[in-house]
This record gives sequence, structure tokens and C-alpha cells, in this order.
Amino acid sequence: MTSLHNCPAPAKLNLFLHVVGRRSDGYHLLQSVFQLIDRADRLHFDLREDERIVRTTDVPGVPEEQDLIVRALKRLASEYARRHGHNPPGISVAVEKVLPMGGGLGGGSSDAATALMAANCLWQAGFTSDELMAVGLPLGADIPFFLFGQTAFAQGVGEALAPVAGPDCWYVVIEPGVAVPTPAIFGAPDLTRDTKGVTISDFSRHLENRRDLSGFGKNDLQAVAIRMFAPVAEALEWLGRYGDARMTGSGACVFCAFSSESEADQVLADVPGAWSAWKAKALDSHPMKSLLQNQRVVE
Ligand SMILES: C[C@](O)(CO)[C@H](O)COP(=O)(O)OP(=O)(O)OC[C@H]1O[C@@H](n2ccc(N)nc2=O)[C@H](O)[C@@H]1O
Ligand SMILES: Nc1ncnc2c1ncn2[C@@H]1O[C@H](COP(=O)(O)OP(=O)(O)OP(=O)(O)O)[C@@H](O)[C@H]1O
Repeated sequence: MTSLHNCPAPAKLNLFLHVVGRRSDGYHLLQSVFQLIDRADRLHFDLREDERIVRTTDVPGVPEEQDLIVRALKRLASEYARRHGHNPPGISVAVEKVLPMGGGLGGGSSDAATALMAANCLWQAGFTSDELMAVGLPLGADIPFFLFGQTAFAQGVGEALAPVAGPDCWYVVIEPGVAVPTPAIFGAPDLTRDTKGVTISDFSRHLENRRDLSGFGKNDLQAVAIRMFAPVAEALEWLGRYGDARMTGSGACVFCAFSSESEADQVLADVPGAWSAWKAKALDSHPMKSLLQNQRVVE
């Protein structure tokens, strides 16, 4: 096998996000439920005759050497070389960006996770999921979740993951048109960092009784983002007329859950033209898992 084309890198939503503390290195301790959705970047991988890792498409605002895909593949190649005593073949990657940057949808982390899964397969390297997570975590706190590949209750900085059933629903997501820098939100003096912890059974019990998440938890980063970025506040206020609208991650995107696709369509039809908005279905598992199992390989 020399190529893997049309590899999805799906977005995530943080159904709630509690900041429960801060580590001595400044990173924040979180509690969150991560949900995969069926909106995705697309990545194409081809083995090379040389040993270089090359991005063949332009990603505006992200120089090739800073791209999380390239950085993740280089880290994995080093680990491969350490184990095997020689470098793996190089890889060319083409990226079709669909997910907005600084949107709280985890696009960069998801791209990196998909790249790690694809390279592991193309190199027949046999790294375990935990080993791929260890390679990815220093590059982005969300990378372990995407490698975990199913709805997860996350703790720590997002690396302590447990599987959990999420709501079966459709989401309307609004892109307010601003990129929110994650460090600015976590660094804000008015961020509350002492939300009382919840348990997985608190979450699961709420979902069993109510069938949706409304009323459970909140996103602690939201108050800071609203204060700093007026478009986030406006989008939340508008979508909040239809249900329990929330921000995902550190923003800027906001979402609201609906029990059917037709309800989501009705809301979408009303969204003011100034915003990009779309619907997405909750996914139970990462689409790369089935793709790699079927090994739908080009060539
Ligand atoms: C907020 C979330 O979107 C939840 O899914 C993610 O944890 C953020 O993940 P990310 O965008 O990949 O962020 P990273 O690149 O890992 O971190 C960016 C910066 O945000 C801050 N940061 C991030 C994650 C975390 N648990 N605590 C933090 O304080 C740190 O200053 C860090 O330098
Ligand atoms: N392949 C990539 N795709 C997107 N952004 C990338 C990529 N590689 C590096 N980056 C950098 O990462 C930053 C964050 O992008 P990303 O799409 O992950 O944001 P996000 O959705 O807010 O993430 P999170 O939910 O993890 O906070 C971008 O501004 C960009 O500089």
C-alpha cells in the first residue's frame, strides 16, 4: 500500500467544558465531553521515494513547518527511526481545509491525529493507540481524543479519556467569523478555574432522563470569549432562542442540539446571512477506523 486518499479529519464539539483547576506548568485541568461530528477536513497521503515529509497544498496562515500534520508526522518518523534503526519512507500530504481555524472545533488537532493514523498504516509501523497519543499530546491537547476516536468524558488537560454514550442528535453550528486564540482565553484573569467536578454517572444519568444535554454543565471559557469577542456573544444570543446554545472549546463556534435533521434544517434556514452555518450529525466513532479496517486504498 502506497497511498491513502480521502482520509477524514472530523470536528469535535465540547458538549460542556469545566475548568476545575490549574497545573503548576500553567495548563488548565478540564472536564469535558467530546463529541465527534460528521463535518471534516480531508487529507490525502502518498508515500515518497525519499524520506521527506512534505505538505503539497497551501493552508493560508499556516506555514508548512508549523502545520500540526507535518510536525506530528516528523515526530512519528523520529520514533520509528529510534525503534527500527532507519528512517521510514517520506510522505506527501494534501489537505482540503473545511473546518475554520480558531473555531474550537479542533481542526488542527484532528488533522494531526488523522495523519498519525494514516502514517502508522502506510509504514506498517504497528504503534498502539496509546503510543500515537504520546507522540501527539505535546502538539495539541485535543490530539489524544481524536486518536481515542469515540465520544469521551475527558479529564486532566484532555488526555485522560473514558468512553461515554453521547446524545443521538443533530447540531446546528454557527461560525461567528472570528478566530479565537486559545491561549488568550485560558490566560484571561477573569476566567473561573474552580468549577465543582462532575462524574461520568452525573452526565449519563442526565442524558438518560432528559435524552439531551440541555441544563447539564456549561462552558467555562464562554464568559471570557463573549467579553473579548462580540461576534461570539451575538451568535450565542441568536442561537439561544432555539435551545441551550453553547460555545465549543475556546470558541469561536457556537452550537445547539436538535433531535431531528428537519428541526436543524428549519433553524439553518433562519440563520442571518452574515454568518456561515451548517448542520452536522453526532458520530459514535471516528470514520478513519472503518476506513482503515476496509483499507480502501488508492493504487
Ligand atoms: C479548550 C480545548 O479546545 C478543549 O477541547 C482544548 O483543550 C484546546 O486545545 P488546543 O487548541 O489544541 O490547545 P493547545 O495548543 O494544546 O494549547 C494552547 C494554549 O492554551 C492553554 N491551555 C490549553 C489547554 C489546557 N488544558 N490548558 C491551557 O491552559 C495553554 O496556554 C496552551 O499553550
Ligand atoms: N493543519 C492545521 N489546521 C489548522 N490549524 C493549524 C494546522 N496546523 C497548525 N495550525 C495552527 O493551529 C491553530 C488552531 O487551529 P485549530 O483549527 O486547531 O483551532 P481550534 O479549532 O480553535 O482548536 P481547539 O478546539 O483545539 O482550540 C491555527 O490558528 C493554526 O495556526
